[in-house]
Amino acid sequence: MYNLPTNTKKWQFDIFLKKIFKKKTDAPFAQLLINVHPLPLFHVKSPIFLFYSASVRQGIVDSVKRALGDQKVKSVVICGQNGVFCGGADIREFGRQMSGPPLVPMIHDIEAANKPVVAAIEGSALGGGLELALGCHYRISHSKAKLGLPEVTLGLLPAAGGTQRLPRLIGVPAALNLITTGRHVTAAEALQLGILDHVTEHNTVDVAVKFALSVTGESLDGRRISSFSCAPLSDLDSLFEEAMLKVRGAARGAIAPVACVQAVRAAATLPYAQGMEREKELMATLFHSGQARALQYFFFAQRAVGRWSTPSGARWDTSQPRPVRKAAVIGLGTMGRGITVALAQAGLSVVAVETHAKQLMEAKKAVPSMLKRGAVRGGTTIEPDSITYSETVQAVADVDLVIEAVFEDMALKEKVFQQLSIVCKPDTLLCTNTSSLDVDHLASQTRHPELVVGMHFFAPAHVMKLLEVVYGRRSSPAAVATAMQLGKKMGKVSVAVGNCRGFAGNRMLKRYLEQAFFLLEEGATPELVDRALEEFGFPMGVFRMSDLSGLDVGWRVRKADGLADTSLTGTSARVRQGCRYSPLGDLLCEHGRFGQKTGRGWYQYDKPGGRVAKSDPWLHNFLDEYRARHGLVPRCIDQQEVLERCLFVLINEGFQILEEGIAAGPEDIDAIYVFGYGWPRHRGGPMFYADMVGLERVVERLERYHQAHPNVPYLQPSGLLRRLVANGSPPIHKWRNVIKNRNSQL
Ligand SMILES: CCC/C=C/C(=O)SCCNC(=O)CCNC(=O)[C@H](O)C(C)(C)COP(=O)([O-])OP(=O)([O-])OC[C@H]1O[C@@H](n2cnc3c(N)ncnc32)[C@H](O)[C@@H]1OP(=O)([O-])[O-]
Repeated sequence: MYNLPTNTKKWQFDIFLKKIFKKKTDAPFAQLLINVHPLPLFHVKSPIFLFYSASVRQGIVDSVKRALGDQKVKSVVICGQNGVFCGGADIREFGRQMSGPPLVPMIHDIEAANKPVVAAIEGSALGGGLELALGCHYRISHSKAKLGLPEVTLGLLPAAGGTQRLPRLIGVPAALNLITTGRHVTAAEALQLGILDHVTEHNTVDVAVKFALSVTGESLDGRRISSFSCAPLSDLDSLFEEAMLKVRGAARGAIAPVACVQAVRAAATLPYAQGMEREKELMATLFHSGQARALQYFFFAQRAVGRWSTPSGARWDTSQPRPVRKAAVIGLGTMGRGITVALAQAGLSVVAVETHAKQLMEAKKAVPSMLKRGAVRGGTTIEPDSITYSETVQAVADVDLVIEAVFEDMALKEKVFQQLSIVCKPDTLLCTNTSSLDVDHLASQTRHPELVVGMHFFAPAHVMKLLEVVYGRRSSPAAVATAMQLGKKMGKVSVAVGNCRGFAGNRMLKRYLEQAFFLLEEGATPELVDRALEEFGFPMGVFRMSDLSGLDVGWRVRKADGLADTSLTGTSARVRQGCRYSPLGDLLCEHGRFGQKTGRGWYQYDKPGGRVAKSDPWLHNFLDEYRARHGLVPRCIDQQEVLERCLFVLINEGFQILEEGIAAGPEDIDAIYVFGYGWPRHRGGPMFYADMVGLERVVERLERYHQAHPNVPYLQPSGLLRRLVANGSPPIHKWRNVIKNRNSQL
């Protein structure tokens, strides 16, 4: 028998070698099965994933060496354990001193082996996991496995030969697509692309072992991908130019996708060894970059928000969600339709209620076509009868959960909640899709306030990933857990936040918008402000974004709050409740300029509903006249001031939100901003950005701007921000300790 060097110590890599004898053969014809055990992870995740840690890599190196050096071993199968091949590098190792054998020579040695090496892929082969498989001579996968090179999403590139082998295997265009997007592909697609040699429904390791035995002794000359040349293409230059434009457009300012294109270009134009050098050089520019840090932080942040908690002690792991099979949506405007689609796509049976006959008729046409488009995009099918429509609220009598999405008007919502409280089963969860109104007040209109939570969707609700789940003072842990779980089922990133005006996202946005208006008053133009924000990485600057979402929305809210009063003149026109106020947005609305929908807003469009923003001389005259009327002397404002004023004030509000316990941690705020407000992911989110810039600097700049504008109270650094600086500006993952200490003193 072959000796099994087994060491199965918990928390340590262990390796398991198994000799597989060819049936009924006297000769000790052996197959080596390298089975790398995964490191167990902390949480209740199943199955357990295998990530390359230093010890895992050492294990593979040692066992491959052993297998290749053993004359009795004729071929090798590499597989994972517990149904997972390899999820790639252990990201947590990146921030530390790297140790253990590097991947590149390890994979090179596997490819150079003179015995066939077969990858048996189950679960995932991602990142370095797929790169290892690409170094093998054959790849056999289970039909349910997912494959991909997601390094770009972590601010890196596949630097273990992935950028050089994949284009050689599947061609430059397909490789560019996979490497620059980082998307995961199914085994079926991977087979079609040519990444896999065979896909099975059966036990993958058994199939791979059988296959490995069948190819023993065959020539491996045509199996080493590094020896391939990329399939020739007629116009390489324009292909790469196009690819570069695409990645630059998709994530402004992100450096990893650009480096990925450059690395694939090296594969297409250079011999393999030189291509590998280029891959290494490019990786060196990325590995310690701020963007890589931000993206890796964000990878864990988006998982952290699932481990929610509330100040009352409710938690993700102790609160039991209720089953929701049938849900209802009240109000079929834009939001209601999107929510109906999202619920149906999640497999729920939906009752869609709209009391206005015309709106109901329109929704009955719009919702099925939205569903159809979604099904085509996602390659799924939707049960056509999963949605029933009704003109009356009585139709929701037997549902498990209701999402109210009527017009943003408290009196109307109060009425709906009073009705629902009578019509629904006593244990039905009542949710409101308000974007800023008081969830506690709505709860007080019902018989079971503990069953009321906010579910704040973002338009379009069936597309946008973010869902703010707003718990009120009396919301039960089960109600919060149910809404969080339902969000997940709908494919959303659900973030639990407390109840306050605007919750977390819109509350911070308000400060950002105000600063943008003030900058216009002081001499900036919408073009200048938008350019600064877009160069920072936002897909759209604040003014282009406002034109898209409609200026009348905010105007209505300001009117309801008693702020939008354009009859005021002189100094009082620019002051509300003792603080500086800019009526610019209100004035624009009074001119009928609601943004894209009216063809005029902060920019002009070729027609109502037009999408291409053009600079508008009318607007510039309007700003000149406004400044002259108020005695404001325009000054030169640079991009740095735009960024600091708009972003630092938003960040400052984020600290205030953390201090008040509205959000449990900085990760929650960052997830909200990246998934709901277009904050560039490669900048990690506003709170991570503050950490990167340095908390002291944020305080110093805020103080300076506050001195210059003393009537803007929100420019004064928040108490938590000051306390963090006083505590030596700890890194972001330690902020919760400072927040906790503060809360316990209270
Ligand atoms: C030269 C270098 C070249 C190589 C570069 C690379 O390979 S770059 C890497 C390329 N690879 C990737 O980018 C793969 C990234 N991973 C994934 O895409 C998914 O995790 C999955 C598809 C593997 C499983 O999805 P799922 O929804 O079923 O599960 P889940 O997502 O909830 O994760 C479960 C737990 O595992 C944790 N964790 C996950 N991955 C890693 C990791 N690599 N490391 C460490 N930890 C990781 C995750 O935080 C979570 O922990 P928590 O919060 O419970 O404490």
